[in-house]
Amino acid sequence: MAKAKILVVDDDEIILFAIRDFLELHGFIVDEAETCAEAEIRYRADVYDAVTLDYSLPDGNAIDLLPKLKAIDARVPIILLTAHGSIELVVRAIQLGAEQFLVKPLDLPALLVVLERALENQQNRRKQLARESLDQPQRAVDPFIGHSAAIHRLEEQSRLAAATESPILIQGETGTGKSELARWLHRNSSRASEPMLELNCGGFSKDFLETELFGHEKGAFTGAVSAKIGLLEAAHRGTVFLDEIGDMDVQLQPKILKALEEKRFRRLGSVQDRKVDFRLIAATHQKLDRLVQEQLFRSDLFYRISAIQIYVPPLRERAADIPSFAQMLLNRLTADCGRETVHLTQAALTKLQRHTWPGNIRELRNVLERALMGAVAAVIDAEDLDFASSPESQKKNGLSSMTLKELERHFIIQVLNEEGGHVDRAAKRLDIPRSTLYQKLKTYGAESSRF
Ligand SMILES: Nc1ncnc2c1ncn2[C@@H]1O[C@H](COP(=O)(O)OP(=O)(O)OP(=O)(O)O)[C@@H](O)[C@H]1O
Repeated sequence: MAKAKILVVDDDEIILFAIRDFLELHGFIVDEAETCAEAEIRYRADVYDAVTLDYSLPDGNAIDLLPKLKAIDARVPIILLTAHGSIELVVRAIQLGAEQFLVKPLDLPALLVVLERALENQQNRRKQLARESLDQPQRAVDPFIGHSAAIHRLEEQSRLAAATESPILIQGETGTGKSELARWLHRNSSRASEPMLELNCGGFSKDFLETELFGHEKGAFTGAVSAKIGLLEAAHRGTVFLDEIGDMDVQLQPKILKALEEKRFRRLGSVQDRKVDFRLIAATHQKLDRLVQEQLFRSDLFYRISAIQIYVPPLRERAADIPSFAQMLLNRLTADCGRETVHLTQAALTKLQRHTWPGNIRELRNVLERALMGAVAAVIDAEDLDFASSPESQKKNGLSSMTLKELERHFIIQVLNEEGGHVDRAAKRLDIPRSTLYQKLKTYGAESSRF
C-alpha cells in the first residue's frame, strides 16, 4: 500500500523536526507548513491523508484555518495540537471538523495511535463512498469461468495486467463481462485495499461528466453552493473505472489525458492544480482505433490508455464454456431466491451452445432467469429456453451493423458451433475447403489476440 502523506502545520521548528523525524521513521511522507497561508496553499495543491495542526500560528489560529481547509476537502482528518487545553476550544474545533485533539507537550507515540486510527477511519469512509457510487451492491465474480483457450488467454493477460501500474483498456462486445473484469483487476492489483470508483461515460453531457470527474469549487457555477469532490479525488490511491470511454466528449478528453500524464487536475472554478494518484481502467464496446480514425476520439489519449489492451471474447467464441457458465449462473439465481438447485438437460445445454448470444453473459443470465421462473421441476429443458423474447436477439443479432468481414466471421463461428466444433462438417456446410476454413480461423484467432 502507498505511504500516507501528512501535512504538519506548526511554527515551532523544533516541534516540526521532531514530528517529521518520528513520522518518517514510521513510514509516513511528511510535508510542512509554518503559517496558515502556507498550509492553505499546500492543502489546495496536494491530497493529504491527514493534517496535524498547531492551534496558534503567526498569521492566525486553527479556528480560522479549519473551516478553510474543510471547504477545500472535508474528508481529510485534522488533528489539533494545542497548549491551550480549554474545553471551549476543544468543542469549537470539533464543531469545525477537527478529528482529534492532543495537548502539548506532545506525546509522539500517542500522536501515532491517533493518526493510524484516523487514517483507518478515512480509508473506510472512502470505501463506503465508493460503494455508494455504485448502483448495486457488488458481489465478487470470477471472470474466468470455463476451460476454453480464449478464457485461458484472458486470464493470463489479466494477471499480467493487474500486476502493473499502467492504464488498461478493456474491449469487447456488450455484456461480455468487461466491468466485472475491471473489478477483478482492481481486486488483484496493489491498490486493492483502496477504493475503485466507476463512471459510465455513455449518455451523459460533457458538463455532468466534467463535474463528476473533477469536482468543483463553491460558486463555480449557479447552484454550486458548496465545493464537491470529483471521482478522481475520491479514488485517490485507488482505481478509476471509466466504462464506455468511447462515448466521452472530445473536449473532456485532454483533461483526462493531463490528469493521467501529470497526475494533477483542476476542480471546476479553481485556478490551482491538485495532485492525485489513481490508476485508470477504461472499457468500451466500440473499436476505439476506428473512432480515432474518424476523429471522434483523441489519438493521444488513445495511445495513453491503450498500452495494455485486453479483449474479452464474446460467448459464441467460447461456446465450450457455456455449460459451466450457465450452471454457475443458475446456481446463483436459485440461491438468490432460496430455491433448490436446478439443472440443465443435455438438450438444453446443446441449445445454449448453439445460440449466438449477441447480448453475451447478460443475455444468458436473462434467458436463464426467464426459464427458471417458468420451471416447476428441478430441471430446465430445451423448450424452457426462450431466446426470441430477449431484447438482444430482437436486435437481429446486431447483424445489420456488422461489416462484411465481421459478418463472415460471425457466420463461420455460428456454423462451427452448430456443428459442435467439427471443422470437417462445418467446412462441408459452408462449401469451402477444410484448409480455407482453418486459414480463416487462424486469422480470427490472431485478430482476437491483437486487441
Ligand atoms: N464471470 C461472471 N460471472 C457472473 N456474472 C457475470 C460474469 N461476467 C459478467 N457477469 C454479469 O453479466 C452482466 C454483464 O456484465 P458486465 O456489465 O461486466 O458486461 P460489460 O461487458 O461491461 O457490458 P456493457 O458493455 O454493456 O457495459 C452483469 O450482470 C454481470 O454481473
